[in-house]
Amino acid sequence: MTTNATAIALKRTGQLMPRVGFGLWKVDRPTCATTVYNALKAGYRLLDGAGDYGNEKEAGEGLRRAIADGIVKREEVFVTSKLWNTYHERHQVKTIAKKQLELWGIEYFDLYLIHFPISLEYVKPEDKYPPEWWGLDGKIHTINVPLRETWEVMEELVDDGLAKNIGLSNTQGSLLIDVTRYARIQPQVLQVEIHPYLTQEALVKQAELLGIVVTAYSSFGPQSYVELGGDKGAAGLLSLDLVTGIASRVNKTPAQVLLRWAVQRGLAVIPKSNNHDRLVSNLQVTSFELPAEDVKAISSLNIGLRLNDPFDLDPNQGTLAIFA
Ligand SMILES: NC(=O)C1=CN([C@@H]2O[C@H](COP(=O)(O)OP(=O)(O)OC[C@H]3O[C@@H](n4cnc5c(N)ncnc54)[C@H](OP(=O)(O)O)[C@@H]3O)[C@@H](O)[C@H]2O)C=CC1
Ligand SMILES: O=C1CO[C@H](CO)[C@@H](O)[C@@H]1O
Repeated sequence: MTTNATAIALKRTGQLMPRVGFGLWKVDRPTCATTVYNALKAGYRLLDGAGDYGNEKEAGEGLRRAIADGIVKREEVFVTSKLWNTYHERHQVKTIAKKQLELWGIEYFDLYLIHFPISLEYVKPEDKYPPEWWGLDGKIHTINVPLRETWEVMEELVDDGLAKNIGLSNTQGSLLIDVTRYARIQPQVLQVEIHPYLTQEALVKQAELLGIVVTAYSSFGPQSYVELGGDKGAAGLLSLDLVTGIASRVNKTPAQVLLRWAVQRGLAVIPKSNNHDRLVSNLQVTSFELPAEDVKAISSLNIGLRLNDPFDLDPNQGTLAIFA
């Protein structure tokens, strides 16, 4: 497997998607524009945003500043965004995608994903933007919108030049196959939670067979969920003896080992950091190799631990909850 390539070709368009991107969830809004600018200056060429991250305007500012300063051209940066769960109805998709493009201050997304295959009741954006899981009453309200209805408008975004590629996130097995059966424009990318506690081998194989590139999110495992109070008791991967031992042997950081483990499995990664040194080091994972036995040993940590599970969303806490 050629895992030192810094980009992966998407099947339908042949467009190159950078192997390592910069994740924008919880990138602090007041410093987001500068963080994005510095990330681009440091060499990142993929930005992974979403409607509910609440920092699209600031991320766009950082991007446009980098373009104005000649650091990058728009066509050199792969911008990903996502359709939030409250905008799945046919009449909503295009309107919200256009609003997001406007916030970013760009003409098109390189990739637009359905964030979760879960449709939630609409809360008027003027009342509540960025959107979130919970309605104005603090409860999660699901509604019945077939995924096919949403996918058909996603395809129109490509027809209209608003998105170069479309894909899915947090979508598994049978549902993924179902979409590929009716899709006029096939999903190009699947973005899912993957780390050594949740290795998702079968899903990765399935995506490969379907010609879909997989992006792994939450590469450091419980870390960001600990901040939200939802680590489910799992030990932090970055300080695990197995990971730190490999890191000191190959002279890399534990974070680089975890990212490299994913890259060596053929996955794209989108680490997030508000810290510049960490952000820079996270990018340096396409130029070294982990011994195959280390990849195998890290994979054996798998315990099927899903941190980002909508069924754990506790409306009362307003955060990810731990259900033992
Ligand atoms: N499609 C989806 O539903 C989801 C998509 N995502 C995407 O994936 C991205 C990454 O996932 P996410 O779970 O946010 O976070 P990560 O797993 O990338 O990072 C978690 C935490 O690790 C810390 N960290 C980053 N780099 C290092 C390092 N080198 N050493 C030690 N600690 C480090 C960061 O804190 P600090 O800032 O202090 O460095 C960060 O908060 C998101 O930003 C988002 O774009 C994430 C979740 C769900
Ligand atoms: O991508 C994201 C990270 O996970 C969160 C919890 O499910 C989401 O709300 C957010 O959109």
